[in-house]
Amino acid sequence: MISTAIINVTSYTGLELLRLLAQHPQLKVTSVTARSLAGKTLVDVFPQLQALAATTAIDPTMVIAEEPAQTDLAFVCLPHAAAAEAVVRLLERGTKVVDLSADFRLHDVAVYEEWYKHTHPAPALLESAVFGLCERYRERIAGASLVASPGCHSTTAILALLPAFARDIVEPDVIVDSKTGISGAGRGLTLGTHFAEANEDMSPYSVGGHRHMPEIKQELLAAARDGGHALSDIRLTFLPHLVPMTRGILATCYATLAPGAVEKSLSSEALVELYREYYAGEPFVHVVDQPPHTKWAYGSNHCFIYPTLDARTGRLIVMSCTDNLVKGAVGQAIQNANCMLGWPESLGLAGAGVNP
Ligand SMILES: NC(=O)C1=CN([C@@H]2O[C@H](COP(=O)(O)OP(=O)(O)OC[C@H]3O[C@@H](n4cnc5c(N)ncnc54)[C@H](OP(=O)(O)O)[C@@H]3O)[C@@H](O)[C@H]2O)C=CC1
Ligand SMILES: CC(=O)N[C@@H](CCC(=O)OP(=O)(O)O)C(=O)O
Repeated sequence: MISTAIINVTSYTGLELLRLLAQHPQLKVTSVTARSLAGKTLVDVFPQLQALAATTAIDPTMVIAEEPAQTDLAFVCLPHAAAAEAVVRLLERGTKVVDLSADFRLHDVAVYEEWYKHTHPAPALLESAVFGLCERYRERIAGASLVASPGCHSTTAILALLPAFARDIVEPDVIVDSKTGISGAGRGLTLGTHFAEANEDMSPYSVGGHRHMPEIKQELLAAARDGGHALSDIRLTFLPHLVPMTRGILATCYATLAPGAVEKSLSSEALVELYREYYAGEPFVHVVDQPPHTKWAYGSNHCFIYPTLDARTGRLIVMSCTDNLVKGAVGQAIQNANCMLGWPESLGLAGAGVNP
């Protein structure tokens, strides 16, 4: 068993890690931390964890500490900046790290500082950190000490658009309309996530620019470049919306077909085939032949993608669904850890979602 720390366990992602790691045959949680609730036990904070006692390797009476014990692996579930500081200390001790924050996702420190509005706490680590999307970087993740798991909106949109950019079938001008459940905002209460405000409500946010935009651009440009079609930039409109669900992301992406694809009279059937061929063998990405529902992914690490052509405009439309806390965060983090440790990516993650 690989000893594993969760930093900070009082987060939604920390709690979701406990749920998923309870089913993992090789990762044993031996250290959990929190700033506000240090000294309490897991079960003091989350009474529902009593249910884990008999059947799993997670001890619900484990005491939450301020500082992590020495472990082989750590999942960092802290807000950006605080995460980078924790990551530096963990790497110094020889711990392998999967960071769920945004601190090491962007390769360009100037872009990070522009979007996150503070000086990067550890820019020297950006070069060795690997963007944690196994569908693109599994070979590099396998040798990494630090993996930066991408955000929930970004994962859902990037998976939707990777084949289109890698195969050069769209113009570099894309609209991503993304709907998210409220758990994406974390456990801390704010006015916008208050039940009376968010229930039976739907609202766009970050209209002037959301910080997942540079992640999406970075990865689509890299996919185009690796596919042999160097682009200097992508004109991206990314607009997130808060919808009254607890979990789930639905990203609907729109793009104009590139002249080459129009000349070849790309059909919807050929488009689906192109996507299926791109994701062939992927355990968690499923190209489906009807519009997906967020409920299909609820509680699971699966992503469902439906690419189609709008017959009236010829425009490409791609719909993509994930669970923001699983493929959009914790499940992806475990998939990355499995890859770092040389195990099958789906170890402990094979389950389907909760339906209906
Ligand atoms: N929620 C989601 O769907 C996703 C989240 N992420 C990322 O994962 C990370 C965790 O997110 P999430 O679980 O939503 O977070 P939460 O808001 O639920 O929890 C944040 C945690 O960080 C601690 N904390 C808050 N501020 C500080 C600070 N300044 N210094 C140290 N600890 C602090 C809190 O601990 P305490 O109780 O001790 O105050 C709490 O445990 C974030 O970086 C987030 O961006 C990534 C993808 C999706
Ligand atoms: C509903 C909501 O607020 N969602 C968050 C996304 C959470 C996420 O993926 O965050 P990181 O990139 O910080 O890891 C947001 O839009 O900022």
